[in-house]
Amino acid sequence: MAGVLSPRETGRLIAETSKDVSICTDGIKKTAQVVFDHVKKDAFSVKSWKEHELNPKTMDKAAVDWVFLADTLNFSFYSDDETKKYSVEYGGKKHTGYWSLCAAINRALDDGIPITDPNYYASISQEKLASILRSDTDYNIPLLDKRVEVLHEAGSVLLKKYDGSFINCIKQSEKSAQSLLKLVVEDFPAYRDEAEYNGKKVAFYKRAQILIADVWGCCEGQGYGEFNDIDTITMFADYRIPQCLVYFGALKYSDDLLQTLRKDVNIENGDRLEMEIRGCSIWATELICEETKKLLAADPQTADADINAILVDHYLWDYRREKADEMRNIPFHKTRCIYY
Ligand SMILES: Nc1nc2c(c(CN[C@H]3C=C[C@H](O)[C@@H]3O)cn2[C@@H]2O[C@H](COP(=O)(O)O)[C@@H](O)[C@H]2O)c(=O)[nH]1
Repeated sequence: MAGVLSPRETGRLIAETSKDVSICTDGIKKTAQVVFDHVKKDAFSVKSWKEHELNPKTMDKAAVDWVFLADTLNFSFYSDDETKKYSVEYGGKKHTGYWSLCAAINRALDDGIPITDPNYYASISQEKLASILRSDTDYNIPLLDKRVEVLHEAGSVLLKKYDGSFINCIKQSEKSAQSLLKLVVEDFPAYRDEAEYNGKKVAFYKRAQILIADVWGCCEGQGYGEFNDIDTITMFADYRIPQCLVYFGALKYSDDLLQTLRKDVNIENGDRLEMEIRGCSIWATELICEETKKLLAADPQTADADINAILVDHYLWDYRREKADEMRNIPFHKTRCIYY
């Protein structure tokens, strides 16, 4: 990480110099009001992570191993052909996108396959992974070959350096999210989500940060999930939150960018447009979080409620899922890569 801007500073830099993506103060305030209303109504907190039916319900090593596997594969679920979707049925429900991955992991575990054990996935064959992640439609998970590669890499590093479990990475980080972030991006190259912007080395670290956030959420901020600097983690620069931020008017795309996105072309990872979307999303979420904190502090009923960029992100991500139909006219950027 030496000489690389942190995700927060990356967001600030890109927001200051971006040409095709701008941050709108009215939209920031509007989004903060929506987040504030939700926190006030539903007591949204670190405990909300577990309410998702597919997420682990324990707070032990098995749950952390599950989170590490899921976030090692947590990228690129969108279809090239919008009429088809990668989908996995589990618990009587059809799951799509990211949730299909979770459903497939749980399906494998139910079938007695030790998919969360690095002794198993460090040498898994492409055929075996294809079977484990198989879709219930004729559209399979994208980038299967890359998924095998990242599992081999992650599994062998865990076995060689961390006695076969991510809990030992957590222990070594001594309750510091930033130390854990540094460890993950240094030792697990597939998490090294970096680029160059206007001659500067920048970092988005989407999967490394969501990995830490998911451990925090899964363990409700205790035990393996106890981090004294968790609020320094930024939102996770994926391809869904930007859609939501545009929907709320917090982000505005130039006509040129909208036209490009509507052509449904793949934008390369590291392209200026892709970095402007991701960087401005990080900075807009930081601003929304600050605004939400002010609203919470000003209301006696919520004066002691906690909020951070992780919780704002999760709320917006879940919101986008629920309102997918309302947002279908807002294009998302398609960047086929292993980073998000
Ligand atoms: N920024 C952000 N990106 C997130 C998530 C999650 C899942 N988190 C869940 C777990 C607990 C929380 O409460 C969330 O419910 C997945 N992704 C990313 O989205 C994309 C997949 O989208 P779709 O094709 O629609 O499934 C893909 O890039 C994936 O990496 C998040 O939380 N934040």
